Amino acid sequence: KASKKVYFNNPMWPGEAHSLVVEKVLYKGKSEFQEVLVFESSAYGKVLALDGIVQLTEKDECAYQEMIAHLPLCSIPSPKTVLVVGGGDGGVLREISRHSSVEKIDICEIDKMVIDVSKKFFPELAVGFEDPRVHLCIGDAVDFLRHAPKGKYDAIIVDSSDPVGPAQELVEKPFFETVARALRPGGVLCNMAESMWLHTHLIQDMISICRQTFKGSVHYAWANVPTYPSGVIGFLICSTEGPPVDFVNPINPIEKLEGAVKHKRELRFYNSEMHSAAFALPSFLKREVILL
Ligand SMILES: NCCCCCc1nc2ccccc2[nH]1
Repeated sequence: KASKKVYFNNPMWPGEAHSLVVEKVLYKGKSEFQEVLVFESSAYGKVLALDGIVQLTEKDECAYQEMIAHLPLCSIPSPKTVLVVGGGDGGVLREISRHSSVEKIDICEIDKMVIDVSKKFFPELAVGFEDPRVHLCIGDAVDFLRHAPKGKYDAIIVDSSDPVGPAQELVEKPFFETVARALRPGGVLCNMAESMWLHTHLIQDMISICRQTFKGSVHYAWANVPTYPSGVIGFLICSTEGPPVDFVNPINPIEKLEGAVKHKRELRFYNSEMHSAAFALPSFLKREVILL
């Protein structure tokens, strides 16, 4: 069967290209915000790409979805209300639903096409939308957070695409200020924070903004995701200052998720050792990026 190798070039990773063998294109569309592509790859299962950037593959999405959800949620005692910004594929919702303390999950995704495409081609991720605690809002998270009640959320997870396109505003100071305001004291933010090999300037900018905006702690963690160029993706975990009883402890998880409630799908990447290890950083990053 004829299959072709597709090369992913992008200004987000100049001078290099990443390729996947495409068995079959399953969906190609253009929403109000971005190009949406789904294809069957020979090596990683089905792939979702937005504006030509791989967002997830069936084989390695567990690394990203599990880490971005459990790094914050296992850092605070019994999270109850959680907000997801982005995350329209449903994978983060699937992971949050493992936490029995969670009572309410708001999700604000700007692009309905991502949700519809995920429900059609990625049922293993879209299952996250079936949790009765989930309340979906389709719209711009900048507006959503501007109108969010002060101190409403225990945790906010920003599962965005890259800050070139619809997610541009999600790395700017005004947005982080609305996030800090919507978090309760001792609440925690976790957002996607690019590649330590490729984006140290962007990471430095984000950390500088977060240090001014979040009076608790600011930590950088990372995970290996083979289908992300440079093979790694970072996470910024920030906490607002809160009473000592709620001390956020990102480095040593408060709750062990492994033994937790029955869930139809086992954890494939996250565990308490991976949680702590995620905050260990290479020397070049500690030198290049202040306060890590
Ligand atoms: N919404 C899921 C996360 C999307 C991240 C996509 C991504 N992964 C990258 C790796 C290196 C350079 C740019 C990247 N952009």
